[in-house]
Amino acid sequence: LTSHPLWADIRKVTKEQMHYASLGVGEGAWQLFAEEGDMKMYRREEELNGLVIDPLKACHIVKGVTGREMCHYFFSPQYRKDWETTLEQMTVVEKISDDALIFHQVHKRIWPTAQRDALFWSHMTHITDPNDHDAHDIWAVVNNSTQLPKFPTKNGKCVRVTLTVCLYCQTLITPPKDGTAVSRDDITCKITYCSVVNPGGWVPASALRAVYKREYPKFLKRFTAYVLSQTKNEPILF
Ligand SMILES: CCCc1ccc(-c2ccc(S(=O)(=O)CCO)cc2)cc1[C@H]1C[C@H]1c1ccccn1
Repeated sequence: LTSHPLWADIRKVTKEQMHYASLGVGEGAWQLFAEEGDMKMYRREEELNGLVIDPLKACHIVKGVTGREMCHYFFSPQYRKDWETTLEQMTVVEKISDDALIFHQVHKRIWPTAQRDALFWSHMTHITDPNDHDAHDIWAVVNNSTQLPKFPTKNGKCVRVTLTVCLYCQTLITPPKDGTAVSRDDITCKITYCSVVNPGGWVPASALRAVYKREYPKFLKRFTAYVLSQTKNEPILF
């Protein structure tokens, strides 16, 4: 399994993306473009060959769930249709291991853009946080575009996007003073969501930025609300 041809790339990109997510928004010129409660969304305006590929970094604080729970619902295919509203189709193309899958997704056409699809590996992992002894493990999911002969980029139906996404979650626990068991009121999840999506084909910059401004806050709010609802009465998964 770890002998799969993609494992070297998966390990390398996962390490890089987790480091990049851990930097928060201190590094680089991030522009706050949306703020709702504890959710702050930043972007950098970047173009590649005339295509808008604005890197996005969202920071959010969610009370009552752990980073492992957030990553479990983000990674697992069986829940995706419940929270990913822009999905038209989703297929697990290959199971590399229990924590590494290859997805093919067809996204709904968002006017005025043509319909898009994405082919990416997705890896869920966790590391013990080196410099913060009282926080639990850091859990993350990294999604990164890949290519497969069975899914040619030029397929006449959709424009293939390329993407790199990282959901990076740190769980903070304040143990109750009276020594009772930790409850969901005592846990907080600090989320950093990073994404760079290359739309693959030309879209007017203003139109694409308007789509991002609308879709990303909606997506993160809906996803976090979904995880809260799914975990409310469940035992805590640390
Ligand atoms: C022209 C590009 C269209 C477009 C294609 C794809 C995606 C996209 C794909 C994957 C992921 S994810 O985080 O890996 C969750 C699994 O689905 C997020 C976003 C985003 C956009 C852009 C439209 C933006 C958007 C943002 C958020 C949600 C949906 N769409």
